[in-house]
Amino acid sequence: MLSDIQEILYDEEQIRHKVIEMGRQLSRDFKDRNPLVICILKGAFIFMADLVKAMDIPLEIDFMAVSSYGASTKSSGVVKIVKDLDVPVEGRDVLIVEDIIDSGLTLSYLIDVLERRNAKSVTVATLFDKPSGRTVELEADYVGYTLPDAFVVGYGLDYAEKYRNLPFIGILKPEVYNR
Ligand SMILES: O=P(O)(O)OC[C@H]1O[C@H](OP(=O)(O)OP(=O)(O)O)[C@H](O)[C@@H]1O
Ligand code: HPA
Ligand SMILES: [Mg+2]
Repeated sequence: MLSDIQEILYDEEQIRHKVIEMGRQLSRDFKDRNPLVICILKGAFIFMADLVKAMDIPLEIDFMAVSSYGASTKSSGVVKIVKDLDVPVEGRDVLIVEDIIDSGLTLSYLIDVLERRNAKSVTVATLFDKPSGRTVELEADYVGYTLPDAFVVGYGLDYAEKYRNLPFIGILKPEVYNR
């Protein structure tokens, strides 16, 4: 596994500090708003768990699973809802928790869905942002790290469902997806 990684960008300790800092900021910004915190599966599962532990305010959580990459390093362009929310978002302050924004397609689709369901507000927190990948204009409200133009894995992010369990974020060797 580790031999498939070209370079570690941020290690476990660095990510831990970044997530705690974002959690503290979100606690201040969402105090008394009882946000509905939505984890975008599968990629955001580790970030979500660590982030909500760093938020010491009343909040609720729910999960949505979407998929557009499959076993590729490029978005298929078609965002598919694999699992929808269990609760209505109408009138709620919604906080979307994403692992990465790349083309922006997943989030622009999700924001549209949640706004049409009459959420009171929709805010986006992403741990990683890759602005070089954008095909639609989109900016997150909270960004942990801005990444270079490379396919990354770890801390929830996969290539063909593998590497999600790496505790750090790193660049995958191109020979892994070119072989
Ligand atoms: O900005 P975009 O180009 O849309 O890319 C970002 C999305 O792609 C990944 O999900 P993926 O579809 O791979 O599903 P997964 O989370 O189950 O891996 C990632 O977790 C984001 O949700
Ligand atoms: O760089 C990436 N790595 C893993 N999953 C992704 N989904 C969008 N971009 C990426
Ligand atoms: Mg994926």
